[in-house]
Amino acid sequence: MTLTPAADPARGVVSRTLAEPPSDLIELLTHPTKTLSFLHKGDGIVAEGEFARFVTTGADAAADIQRWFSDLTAGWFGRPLMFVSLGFSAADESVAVVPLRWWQRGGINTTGHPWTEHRLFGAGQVEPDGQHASEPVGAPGAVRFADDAASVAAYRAGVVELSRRIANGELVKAVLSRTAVAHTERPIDERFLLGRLAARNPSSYTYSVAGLVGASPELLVRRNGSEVFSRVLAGTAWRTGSGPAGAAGADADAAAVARLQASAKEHAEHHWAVESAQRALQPYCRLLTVPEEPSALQLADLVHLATDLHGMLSEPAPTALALAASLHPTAAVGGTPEDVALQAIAELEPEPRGRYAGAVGWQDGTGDGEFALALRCAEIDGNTAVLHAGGGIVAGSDPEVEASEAAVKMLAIRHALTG
Ligand SMILES: C=C(O[C@H]1C=CC=C(C(=O)O)[C@@H]1O)C(=O)O
Repeated sequence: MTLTPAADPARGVVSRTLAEPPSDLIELLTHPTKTLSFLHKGDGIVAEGEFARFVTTGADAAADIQRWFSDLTAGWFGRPLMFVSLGFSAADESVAVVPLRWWQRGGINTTGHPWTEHRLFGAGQVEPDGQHASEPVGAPGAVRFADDAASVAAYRAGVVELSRRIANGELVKAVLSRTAVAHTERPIDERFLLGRLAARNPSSYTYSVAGLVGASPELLVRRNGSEVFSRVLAGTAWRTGSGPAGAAGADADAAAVARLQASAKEHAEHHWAVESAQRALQPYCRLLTVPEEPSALQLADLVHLATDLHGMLSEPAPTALALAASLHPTAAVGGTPEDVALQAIAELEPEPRGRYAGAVGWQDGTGDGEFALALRCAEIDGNTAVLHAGGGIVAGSDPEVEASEAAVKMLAIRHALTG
């Protein structure tokens, strides 16, 4: 006798255009933690409620996540979505979350509607409208940073050792990073950080997935149908002296751009990152354009050399997640040669990176999506935030300057925490 299982209730995504859109996507988030977001200049996606979560490790983490998502959403109507945060190395955990409800403004796949709301239908957990009262956004209160001296000293020593290996001809570049730990008076409300990060870093991608919150200037990949885009950043300068605002600040910014554009060392650092991204994307593209010279991307605290890669994907087009996994790790977070650099990073950094410097973003059921490099971020857990930042080490890197560069890169998330 054949037993026929009870039919699975219809499941999928119900979408509608918002008649009265809020002014800010972050305002839609009702809970201080477990937020999901990916925002750029006010556009993007925020989500909450977890329908399903998948945590995995290993070299095939992205492929495992893709399989999990495809199996989970097989037969669904509408366009399901997942947020993903990939671990930096195969040993680091990767996380994917399918949300219960999400809101999108602008960006890809909005089919002309500026504001849309999406909900899972048939998930059995969706509360009717108005049932999820919003908790007010709270500030973390006083913030105490753990003594950084040992971490900074270890970082400088790491730069010295990498420089020795570079001089020895073992590698040409590796990106070394360090952490700083902050303790807050009250549990950290991710929405507080998101609001402050988005306001101060408009050119960056403000993101949160499974407690990793940050504002990254580097879009590892965007896939929109057959179009692919990747912004490679590497090479950094920052204004010297004080006064970010006013004419003095503008002059100091212009001087930093001039120093950056004139630096052979920063250009070498940038070159290796572009080369690795181009090498990763080329096999999937029938057309790939790479500008010959980088431009300067000015951020709140610093300026980067930037190269934008535009391509047309060959058929069948890989998913955004598959492209992110192929690109990772570019030499903006790993190094050249890649295997030697990754080995050096594992030896010289005191802790595994976790999801810092991995890919973080979202993908929908069509395979379209956006992934940033998880930079300028902190892992949030209750009253604790672990901040990460690093920089590319090449021939001519100075340990003092590199330590300052990592500190400047931490300012974005430090500022969001401390105000
Ligand atoms: C590794 C980081 O930044 C990367 C991205 C842009 C510029 C970089 C640099 O100039 O070193 C780094 O490659 C970080 O922010 O932790």
